[in-house]
Amino acid sequence: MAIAAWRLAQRWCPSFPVVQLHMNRAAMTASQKDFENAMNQVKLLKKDPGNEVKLKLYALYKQATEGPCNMPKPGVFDLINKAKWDAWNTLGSLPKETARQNYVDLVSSLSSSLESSSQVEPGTDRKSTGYETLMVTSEGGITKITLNRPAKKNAINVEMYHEIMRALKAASKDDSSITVLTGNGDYYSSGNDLTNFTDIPPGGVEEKAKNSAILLREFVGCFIDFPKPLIAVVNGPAVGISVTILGLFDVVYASDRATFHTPFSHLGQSPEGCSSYTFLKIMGPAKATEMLVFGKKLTAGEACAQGLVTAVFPDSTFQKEVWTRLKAFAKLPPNAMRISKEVIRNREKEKLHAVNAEECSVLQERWLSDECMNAVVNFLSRKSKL
Ligand SMILES: CCCCCC/C=C/C(=O)SCCNC(=O)CCNC(=O)[C@H](O)C(C)(C)COP(=O)(O)OP(=O)(O)OC[C@H]1O[C@@H](n2cnc3c(N)ncnc32)[C@H](O)[C@@H]1OP(=O)(O)O
Repeated sequence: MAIAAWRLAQRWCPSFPVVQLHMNRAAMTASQKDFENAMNQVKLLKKDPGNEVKLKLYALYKQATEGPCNMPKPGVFDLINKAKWDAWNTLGSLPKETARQNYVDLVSSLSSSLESSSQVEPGTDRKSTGYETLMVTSEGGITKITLNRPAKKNAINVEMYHEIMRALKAASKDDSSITVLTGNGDYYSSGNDLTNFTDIPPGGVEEKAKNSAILLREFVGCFIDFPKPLIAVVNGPAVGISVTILGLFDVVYASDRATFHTPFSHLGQSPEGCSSYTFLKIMGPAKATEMLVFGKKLTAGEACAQGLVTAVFPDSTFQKEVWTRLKAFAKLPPNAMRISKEVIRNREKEKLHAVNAEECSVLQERWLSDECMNAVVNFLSRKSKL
């Protein structure tokens, strides 16, 4: 029955391309040759990348070649050596191979961002090209990632999952202080694009469910590990995974037009985005159950009262008020903000990764259930809307 429903769903959307099998980036590490090439590339950079980036490069280089910092800490007045020591020491026990990979990634993002910045007029946003489903800009210390499928209410298709991860990885290494996620159009996001379920690979629905769980786990992992302050600017209604991952953001600003809806039971699914843990901590088990089990849709005011949203603004002044605040935040010392976030969040990271793994494994099973298949088929055949 379940497989029949999947096939039915596939028949409605035969034009969707077969999902590219996702390659786990974590499994790839840079070779010594890549590392050496990157070191040479640094010497060829036409523009000075700035002190903060240079410190990051220094720290990653030392970690990649010598391992964790075990040098004595320089005195407070030895400013330059102390800054270098701090940058290296911050990497803790990061493995040499990961440091090598991060160094190579940083140099590559640097080469492309410094090249493209030279083509941008002064005073305008530095726009990253190469995204199909997002708009990404970086200006005044703020990297802004805008979900950009307004005609589909910013539903997150497979390409968008990958692009968000790519944009977050780039933002974690660029010279911005804070990162913002928002939506273009009237919705923040309608959550997972339900047509994601219609591209069945040769291995069948089981393989599809397995690939989706791998993708989801990596996607949520990027939010758990994001090192800089991450702010959601919720411009309109939010559904599903776009709501659950809010528990992993540092600040959530919402328009009074926004709503927060996690209709997992209606869809035969179960909570993700670490919400089975974060929502309970944020709002307590009863309120979390109303949302995650019974699919109660919250207004922005209710979400703020529950602690999921930091502040709500009238829609007419939303952008102005929020961006005034964000611009002020972006002027604060970036290292202090990053380190404070680390202090606030790091002790939870291991737990969050464990919760993420468990939620994905439960969902992998759920996606194969008749309840889920029927809900997806109903949506695709427009028999039901939330
Ligand atoms: C790799 C897999 C990881 C999975 C992670 C697990 C994630 C779980 C979730 O996120 S669960 C939540 C899933 N989302 C939904 O169930 C929402 C479905 N959408 C709707 O119910 C409605 O579209 C709406 C209430 C969001 C908006 O309704 P309305 O204002 O009437 O607009 P339309 O329905 O006409 O929508 C316009 C246009 O957008 C398409 N669309 C909207 N949302 C989705 C979506 N989530 N998936 C796919 N397509 C969506 C809709 O079909 C319309 O397209 P069309 O103009 O007909 O081509």
